Amino acid sequence: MLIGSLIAFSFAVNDILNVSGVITTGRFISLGIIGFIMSQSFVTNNRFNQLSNHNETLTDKLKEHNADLELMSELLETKVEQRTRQLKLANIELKALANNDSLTNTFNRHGLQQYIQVAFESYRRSQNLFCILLIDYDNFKDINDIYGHDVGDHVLLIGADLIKSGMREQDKLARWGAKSFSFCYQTLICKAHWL
Ligand SMILES: Nc1nc2c(ncn2[C@@H]2O[C@H](COP(=O)(O)OP(=O)(O)OP(=O)(O)O)[C@@H](O)[C@H]2O)c(=O)[nH]1
Repeated sequence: MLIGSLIAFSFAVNDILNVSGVITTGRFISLGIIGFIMSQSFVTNNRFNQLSNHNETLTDKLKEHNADLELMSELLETKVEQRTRQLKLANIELKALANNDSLTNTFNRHGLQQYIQVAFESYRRSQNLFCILLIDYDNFKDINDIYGHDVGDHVLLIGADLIKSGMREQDKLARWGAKSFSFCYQTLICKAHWL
């Protein structure tokens, strides 16, 4: 661009000198202008090519980053899915721990209370009868004291299994206290049968 300007400038000076009669070289201003325009378009073209190359490099980099981001996003989704699955399992375990008695594999008091609530609401809505039975071991301390705690545990387990063997699927059994069971079932006929 500097060269183009210099050419145009020197041709302009030449023409001025020529018009003034100082020199007799002829007039070249139009050639100078053409040279200036050509050098200008050469520079512009060069600059355009540079920008275009730079643009391509940036586009390539952007594509690479996008691919990385997509990969990371997929990994993140997989991780979130895994964690959600683990949390769901942990929740199920926690719920089981909160509602069950591990020794007898029955509900605990909290677990059964939820069913009693449901049975009570069903009674209020449609007079569906339900019954709660409480069974307690007498002198259980003696079993522990005489035969040991393990045998006491076994007696509790056998007691629970015995009651379970006479239950229907909709009946619920819980270890209500240390050595007592509570049994909830719905319908009076069943109650009469059990009593
Ligand atoms: N083996 C075993 N014993 C338990 C468990 N939980 C509580 N016990 C025992 O149960 C006994 C309860 O004693 P008590 O409340 O006097 O009951 P009891 O001896 O049956 O007396 P009564 O109810 O008056 O007939 C205690 O010795 C506790 O240690 C358990 O999970 N396993």
